[in-house]
Amino acid sequence: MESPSDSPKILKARVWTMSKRFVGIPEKSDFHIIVERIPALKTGEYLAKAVYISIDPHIRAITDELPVGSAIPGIQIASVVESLNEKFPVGAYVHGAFGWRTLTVDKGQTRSVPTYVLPDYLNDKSMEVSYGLSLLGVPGLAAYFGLTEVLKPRRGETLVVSSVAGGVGNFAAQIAKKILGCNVIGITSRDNKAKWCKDRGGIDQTISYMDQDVVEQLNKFAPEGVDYYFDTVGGDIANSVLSCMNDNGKIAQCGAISGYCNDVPAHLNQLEIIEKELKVEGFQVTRWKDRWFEAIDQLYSYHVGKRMSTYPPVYAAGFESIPDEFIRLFRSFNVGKVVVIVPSNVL
Ligand SMILES: NC(=O)C1=CN([C@@H]2O[C@H](COP(=O)(O)OP(=O)(O)OC[C@H]3O[C@@H](n4cnc5c(N)ncnc54)[C@H](OP(=O)(O)O)[C@@H]3O)[C@@H](O)[C@H]2O)C=CC1
Ligand SMILES: CCCCCC(=O)/C=C/[C@@H]1[C@@H](C/C=C\CCCC(=O)O)[C@@H](O)C[C@H]1O
Repeated sequence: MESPSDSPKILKARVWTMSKRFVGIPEKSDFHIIVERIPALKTGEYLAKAVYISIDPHIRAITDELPVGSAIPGIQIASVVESLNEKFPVGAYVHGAFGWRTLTVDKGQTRSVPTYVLPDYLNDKSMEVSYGLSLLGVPGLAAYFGLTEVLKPRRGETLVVSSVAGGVGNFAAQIAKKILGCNVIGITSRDNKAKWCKDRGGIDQTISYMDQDVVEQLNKFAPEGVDYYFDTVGGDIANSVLSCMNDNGKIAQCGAISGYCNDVPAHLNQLEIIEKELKVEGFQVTRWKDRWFEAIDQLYSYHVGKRMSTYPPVYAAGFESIPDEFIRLFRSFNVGKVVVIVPSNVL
């Protein structure tokens, strides 16, 4: 007879799903954890155990297209715990869009973002692996490519960044100021978030839109007008910035979070765009997926050379806390890039 220790271990993953269609800002009761049995690995597969899960606003926009009951998408860093794929050896840390789940069987294929073993300096812990979801992941890459490939500002020109205390915004402000030499004005909701950015440098002036008039402040800080706008929010804030832009100014449309929870998406003032002959370019960081490793090396060199203040992401504890942390994004409560730490004993 087979003793308990001889029988194959049954592995189960915990998976956050969407139990109801989101209406407006999601609520905790819209989410539900299910348990999935993990099948035995087939050739070419590996088993990855979540270590850090990234909390991303984009998920609110894409879940509208998913059926109720779907697993929630998302990016994570996971540790390979079993492998039948030599490119993903046991012990390696992997970046992948596996979703809000504890265990994943994967083949290394590109999902919504590339799946890859983290570069050596993260895998050998010269830099904490969670940076692979912040400076050296989608937020840092979106900031880097949005500035260097879309806006291409010149030294001394004036550039505005919205949600400047957010995951992408704080890196965009720092790269614009410290690497590209722009005059940087950051917009955020509250003074404590403005202070958080100022303490890290990379910003000349901040505007707290909950307490201040954005147009009035922009006219004060940029009397000669705004040349570039790195926009993560859209809506009213974007239109305020547009009204202060110079002719032929350029906007990098990175995100539009002000509209993600609404039925009607946020709109830019088209008359302003026409009259000033502004250029608006939307982008997805995956456009440059073949250059991600080059850009990650570049961002790492800014860290090693102390050219940027490269603090780690903001950690939230526990797999259970993911929906709460997600909801906080839409209430302006987060500061910096938030990642959830998944405890190793979660299942
Ligand atoms: N194009 C691309 O490839 C990528 C785009 N993105 C986009 O970039 C943006 C920033 O992402 P990320 O840094 O991860 O997240 P953030 O941390 O910037 O997102 C949360 C913040 O957004 C702001 N916010 C929330 N609701 C509103 C609202 N109704 N109006 C105005 N501001 C609001 C708040 O900041 P505050 O307190 O300042 O109001 C909040 O703290 C998002 O729009 C995201 O979708 C992200 C990654 C890649
Ligand atoms: C429809 C609204 C577009 C908003 C722009 C934006 O935020 C795009 C971001 C993606 C980013 C998503 C990051 C995390 C979510 C991953 C979930 C998943 O897709 O599986 C990344 O995918 C590259 C950008 O295009």
